[in-house]
Amino acid sequence: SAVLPVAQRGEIILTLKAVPVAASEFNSPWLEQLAQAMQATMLARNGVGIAAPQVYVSKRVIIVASRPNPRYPDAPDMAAVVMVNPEILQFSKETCLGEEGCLSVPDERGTVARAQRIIVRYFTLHGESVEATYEGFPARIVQHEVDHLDGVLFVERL
Ligand SMILES: O=C(O)C[C@@H](Cc1ccccc1)[C@H](O)SCc1ccccc1
Ligand SMILES: [Zn+2]
Repeated sequence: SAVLPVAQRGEIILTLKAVPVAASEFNSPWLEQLAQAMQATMLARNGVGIAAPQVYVSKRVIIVASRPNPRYPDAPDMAAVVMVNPEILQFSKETCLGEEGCLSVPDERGTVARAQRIIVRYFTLHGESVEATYEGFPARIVQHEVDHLDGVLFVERL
């Protein structure tokens, strides 16, 4: 499906707090198409995650898709997860440092401290509520993408 343009650092959309998806949008063709376009865009840009505001949609939808990569060779190879209205319920006290990049901040990498483990509650595209624990690199991606929903870029956490 469509690869969408990706907002770049300095564009207002990336600084806004995205709005929650409404109950009426679950199971809608609109939400399915948004998720498909986000996934296609993420894959086209070799991302391991993406947030809706990065494709100019200020709604609380993210995709998390860890896979082994040069910086994280032992990252788990996970099926892409679409999270609607994600909420991080718990951050572990333990943090870890890791290198991050961003599709909206090309040619820049930085070391960011993130909680090693998190518990996140989100809804699926069908409106089912899920609570899941993530740690390590996948937890990092979730935190990076939820930051995008709150208008925060990783470069503000260096
Ligand atoms: O801009 C984005 O949200 C996608 C980022 C996600 C990311 C989160 C945490 C740590 C690294 C990346 C892109 O995937 S940036 C490309 C990339 C891929 C693997 C490792 C580092 C950077
Ligand atoms: Zn990013």
